[in-house]
Amino acid sequence: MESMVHIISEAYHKTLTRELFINEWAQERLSFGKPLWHFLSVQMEPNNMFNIFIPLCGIFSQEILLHLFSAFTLISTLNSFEKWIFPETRPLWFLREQFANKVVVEKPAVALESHQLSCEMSGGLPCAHSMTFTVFVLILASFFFVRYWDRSVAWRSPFCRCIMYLLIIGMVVCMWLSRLYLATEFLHQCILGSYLGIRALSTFEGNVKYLFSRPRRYAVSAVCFLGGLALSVYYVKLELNIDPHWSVREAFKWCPEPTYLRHEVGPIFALVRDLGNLMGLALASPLYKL
Ligand SMILES: O=P(O)(O)OC[C@H]1O[C@@H](O)[C@H](O)[C@@H](O)[C@@H]1O
Repeated sequence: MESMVHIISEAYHKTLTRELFINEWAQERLSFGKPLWHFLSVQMEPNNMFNIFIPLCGIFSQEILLHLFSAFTLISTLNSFEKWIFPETRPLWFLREQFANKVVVEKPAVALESHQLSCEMSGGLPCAHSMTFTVFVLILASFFFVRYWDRSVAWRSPFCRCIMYLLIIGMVVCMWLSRLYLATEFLHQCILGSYLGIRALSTFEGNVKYLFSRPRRYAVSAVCFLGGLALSVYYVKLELNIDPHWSVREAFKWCPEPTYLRHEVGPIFALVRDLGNLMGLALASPLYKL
């Protein structure tokens, strides 16, 4: 059993070390797109989506606003819970730990530049930017596609559809590159982020009628249960001698300048933000009446 664990942890370390080269490649080859990578990571981050972009979508219709807000909140909560329960390391933390660890003889032959934006405080998996951005783009694209489907024949052509798919994929890949360039995420964290976002969105779409018809009492109890779950994860971790604030400590340890750290990207802040948004939705339930 022990040798099995050893083999798995060796393979995991090797994979992460190889993935560091992808981050290095992105920093060396993609610096021409620096303004775009900064724009995507700063402006299209989940907090701005909640505060600016989702409310702005209400201009088109209340239906899209409600749909976007509820799907986005649920998916962001899923992301925050994963980061809270199992915070995975980030490229810069992993690289610095390897160099600081005297037991590691073969140090990775990689050099990564640390940016002000690289100072994240939560775990890496799944990438919150990729997960929420993929969901946002997919919901908006399907909304516009359905809206223009009846209005224009040209819109129904396979060419138009093809262009739309390429645009969506292009935008999501740009978000991955932005996170890789800033060395905040490994490639697998970005891919898994988008994949989980798509899976969670299709589950949401499949159960939207059920979710929107839940009475307030039921919805509020579900949110209280989630709050209790987050709290129990904290105490269970303490009981098991696992540091619940491990990711925050890593951020303080490896961020070049403590003033770069932003409290609003911490795991507890993200959980409170998402559960707060969910509670708002729960209090407004049943949502189909809105
Ligand atoms: O996982 P990522 O993409 O590095 O994002 C980290 C954090 O970035 C912040 O901007 C978000 O508000 C958080 O919700 C998120 O957890």
